[in-house]
Amino acid sequence: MPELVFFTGPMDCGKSTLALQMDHTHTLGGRTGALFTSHDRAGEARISSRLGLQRPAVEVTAELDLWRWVVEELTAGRRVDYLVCDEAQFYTREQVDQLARLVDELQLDVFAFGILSDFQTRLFPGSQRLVELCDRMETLQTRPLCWCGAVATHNARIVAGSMVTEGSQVAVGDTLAEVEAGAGDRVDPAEPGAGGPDDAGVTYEVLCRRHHRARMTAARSRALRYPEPLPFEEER
Ligand SMILES: Nc1ncnc2c1ncn2[C@@H]1O[C@H](COP(=O)(O)OP(=O)(O)O)[C@@H](O)[C@H]1O
Ligand SMILES: Cc1cn([C@H]2C[C@H](O)[C@@H](COP(=O)(O)O)O2)c(=O)[nH]c1=O
Repeated sequence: MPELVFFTGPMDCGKSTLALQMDHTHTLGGRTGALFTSHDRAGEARISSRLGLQRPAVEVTAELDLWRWVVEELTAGRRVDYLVCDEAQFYTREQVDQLARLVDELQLDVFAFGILSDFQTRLFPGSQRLVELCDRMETLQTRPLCWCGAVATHNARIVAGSMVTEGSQVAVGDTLAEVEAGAGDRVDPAEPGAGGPDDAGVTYEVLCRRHHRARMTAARSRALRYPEPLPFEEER
């Protein structure tokens, strides 16, 4: 039976990697897929994983009708057996409805990947619709950790070193740990849009719920544990 599957987890848990693995594995099995994404960190129209894999993909803009896109491909005589849909949190509710229709009426498999909730802990509209419509949800096995060692479940937005709780829902960016580890180096800087967050200065940190609620990032907990020594005055 064809399925609409929603693979989810916080940032940096391996969703894009799995998306590209699914495509690779199904291609080896003789199937033909179509890849979609929206606002990938590496630039428009590509799926990129922090492990360095990248593939071209169709950019899902708010205007794109996924049902019509597939029907046009099939009408033109091209084959489509399944869809891989990355960054699906950014799709509209209507686009997720179109994905469900593709599964039910054209018997395509749809593998959707995305984070559930934003930096304010609110569900993204696309993710909410996927939860409502999908045949099954899968959480990924690689579970990023909060700085305290607990499993990280929430995404915090960091601006100028501090966790923020106000701002627009969409701000493309990487996790602070990956930026510090030089993850941008794994993307070809000659590629358009490559080399770091689109929304300058925005990074993310994955936290457990307790520390997300307390706004306790790794940097803040370090600062509280090891306060900067006061500058002492020279004796005259
Ligand atoms: N240098 C590395 N060596 C091994 N694994 C890595 C390395 N860098 C990143 N990863 C793995 O890649 C995962 C992030 O993959 P990615 O597909 O980009 O995540 P997502 O799409 O969920 O944000 C990390 O959780 C980690 O398991
Ligand atoms: C929490 C949160 C995230 N985003 C953006 C940041 C990244 O560009 C993507 C998530 O990508 P990943 O492959 O899962 O790491 O979403 C956002 O725009 N708003 C948010 O609140």
